[in-house]
Amino acid sequence: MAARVPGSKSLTNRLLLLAAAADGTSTVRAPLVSEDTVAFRQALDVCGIPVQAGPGDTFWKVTGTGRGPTGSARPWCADAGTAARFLPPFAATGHGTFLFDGSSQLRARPQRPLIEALRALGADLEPGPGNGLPLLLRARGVEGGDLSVDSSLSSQYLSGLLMAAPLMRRGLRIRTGDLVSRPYIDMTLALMRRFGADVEESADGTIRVAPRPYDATDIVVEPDASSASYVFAAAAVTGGTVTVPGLGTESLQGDLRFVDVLRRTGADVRVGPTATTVTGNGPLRGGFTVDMGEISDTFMTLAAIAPLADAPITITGVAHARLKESDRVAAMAENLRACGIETAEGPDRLTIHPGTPRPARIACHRDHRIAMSFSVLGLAVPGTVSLDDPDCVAKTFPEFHDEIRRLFQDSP
Ligand SMILES: O=C(O)C1=C[C@@H](OP(=O)(O)O)[C@@H](O)[C@H](O)C1
Ligand SMILES: C=C(OP(=O)(O)O)C(=O)O
Repeated sequence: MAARVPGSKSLTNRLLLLAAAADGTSTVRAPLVSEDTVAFRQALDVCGIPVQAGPGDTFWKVTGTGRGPTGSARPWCADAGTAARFLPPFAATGHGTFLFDGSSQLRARPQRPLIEALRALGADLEPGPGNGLPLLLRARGVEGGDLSVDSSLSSQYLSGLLMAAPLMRRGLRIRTGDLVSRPYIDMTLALMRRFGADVEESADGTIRVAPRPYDATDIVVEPDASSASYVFAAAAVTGGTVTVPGLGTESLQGDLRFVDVLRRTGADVRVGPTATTVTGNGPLRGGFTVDMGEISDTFMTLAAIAPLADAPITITGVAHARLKESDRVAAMAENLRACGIETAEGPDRLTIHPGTPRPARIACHRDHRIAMSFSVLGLAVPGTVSLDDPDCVAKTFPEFHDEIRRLFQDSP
């Protein structure tokens, strides 16, 4: 069956930013409409960059000026890490006063490496106590030049700085060093090039971005590969078949690699030029260790179904997943234990042992991915899972529960 997976959050919010930075009107087709992207859109709007929606949100039109924003605004980033990390570098290239803030969940997430990088570029910033939000920025343009960025906690700081770099008077030469979530940097660079940026990466990890205005562009958003992981995993554990049209070999999203992990559990996987199909193929196979550091938004999808495998599964490389909507390693371990599943947790890893889940109330910690991954376990073992906050899926996949029902429960 063909799944209706909404657009990619990471693509939508990058495209909004790049379109806002470009000179002219860009069209973003099939955008994700969810809490994270609506927050991003509204934040641009309060900064004086209008985003106009077409009928039924089939497209969004963004009119940029080829420069950073001007004026005085209080952009609200809600729960969106992408908003908090992409918007300040862009705003710094403009002129005015911007006060960035977000929910208590977002305030708890690290912002300091971005603040340090912006200060190194001469930006005038007053961070709040703690991790840096609320963040007051007095913007007066950015000269640019050489910069190094600590990307060991999140790649989003680097993505934000890269996307703003063409608007800096001298462009930017960034040294990257230790970098988590590398595929998101590849996505950033690919989209910058689609908007006409002049970007070069050398073998030693230095990225050079020339000062050059972005060109307005017309572009279609792919379905979200992280969201697709739930329907793919659901096919794997129910023995069904699910196809996601629009996600294929040319995808810009690293998280599509989750299907390679499902293949290791025994599922049949076909990634074609324009679609990806997963078919469940009997009980899941375990007995392996997998580094999911580059695709960490999908580690929870695997962790939730891992108890159904015939041998333990160990997931490594996910220390930075402790810094997201929740401490995801701890939250997955806690919820799996509530289901009677044995787990072993290390700073950057989680081992899940085979077991028969018993009914439990899942603590979502307002984290959409906890809700969605445990829903897949609940589909495989009906009656096991009740969520304390099913609505938190609205951060990236508002129709999630309806779509799971349509795909796996309503069909004859
Ligand atoms: O750049 C992006 O769009 C994202 C990068 C990743 O974050 P980190 O770089 O913090 O791992 C990912 O978890 C997040 O959902 C989206
Ligand atoms: C980490 C995530 O989001 P954010 O963009 O807020 O970092 C996520 O969607 O899993």
